[in-house]
Amino acid sequence: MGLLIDGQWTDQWYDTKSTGGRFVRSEAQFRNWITPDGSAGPSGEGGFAAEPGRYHLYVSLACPWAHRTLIFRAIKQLDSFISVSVVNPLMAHHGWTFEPDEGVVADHVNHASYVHQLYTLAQPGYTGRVTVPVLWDKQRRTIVNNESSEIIRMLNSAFDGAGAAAGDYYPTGLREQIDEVNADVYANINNGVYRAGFATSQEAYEQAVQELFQALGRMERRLLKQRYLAGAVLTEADWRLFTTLLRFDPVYYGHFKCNLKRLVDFPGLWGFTRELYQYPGVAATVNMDHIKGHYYRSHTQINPTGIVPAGPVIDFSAQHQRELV
Ligand SMILES: N[C@@H](CCC(=O)N[C@@H](CS)C(=O)NCC(=O)O)C(=O)O
Repeated sequence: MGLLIDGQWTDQWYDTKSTGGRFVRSEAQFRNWITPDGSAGPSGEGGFAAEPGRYHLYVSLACPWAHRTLIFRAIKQLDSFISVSVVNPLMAHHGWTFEPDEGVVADHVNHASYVHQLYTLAQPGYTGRVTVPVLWDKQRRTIVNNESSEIIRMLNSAFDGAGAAAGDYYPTGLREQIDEVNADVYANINNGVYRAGFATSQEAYEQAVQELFQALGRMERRLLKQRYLAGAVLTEADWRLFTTLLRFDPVYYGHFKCNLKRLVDFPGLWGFTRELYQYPGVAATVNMDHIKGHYYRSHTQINPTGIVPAGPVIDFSAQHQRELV
């Protein structure tokens, strides 16, 4: 676990001392967009046209942020457009690595051993965290973007004219509702579980847990009266919540101490999680061994023995009956 400082890898944990025990997530730094014709997107520079075979995605199957991008690649059927490498679930002294193991897919594009080498290939003097997902341009040999919320927006529409599957998960008419849900879900749930788990003061932890469960309550109430978070149609807001809910009982409940309730205690959220898990192509993006192995083995300041718990036993394939909502 570490970061790059002026292009040099430095092994150190998150600094929570300067923020009263609170975990504060830093902003991703590569913010260019793939667009149909290569014109610039909402941020960054242009020159990244949606061409088959040109891009590569580096992911961890454990990571909820990277998982979103894999789901969009699957549901938009972009497998032949965008190739993928999968890191080893253990994130230790060198950060993310391609150390061979079950489910790891080596870096056949840049032949890197460590993800931090991709960051310095793109920017030799890079200073900052080395995170996944990373969307890589094989042509310009650089990082297009390392912010998952933007990568899913690109995958949602940039390749539509080039043969991606139909489906718009950020439809114009629902953007306001989607943005509103995303803001709540990001701050209090997606990042909320990390704020609880990485807190190093009792007060910071308790605040994060309270805010997390209040937000889960708000989402539960929505899902008891409508099928999806923004209404009757499935949108990116749903996928963004899904990757956190999927990890909730196996990891966040125990490892991050988010244990006021389990996911399975919320009928709406639990049925919703099963429905999204069963959506065509999605189950194949889920690897529970990488998920549990990563968190319980990598965060040694939280779980010093590195023991990965055997349970819980959860059947994401069980019938959901969400069509009745
Ligand atoms: N804002 C980023 C966050 C990505 C992120 O934090 N990924 C984690 C894995 S779940 C990571 O790579 N952490 C390494 C680190 O912080 O050093 C995104 O959504 O893409």
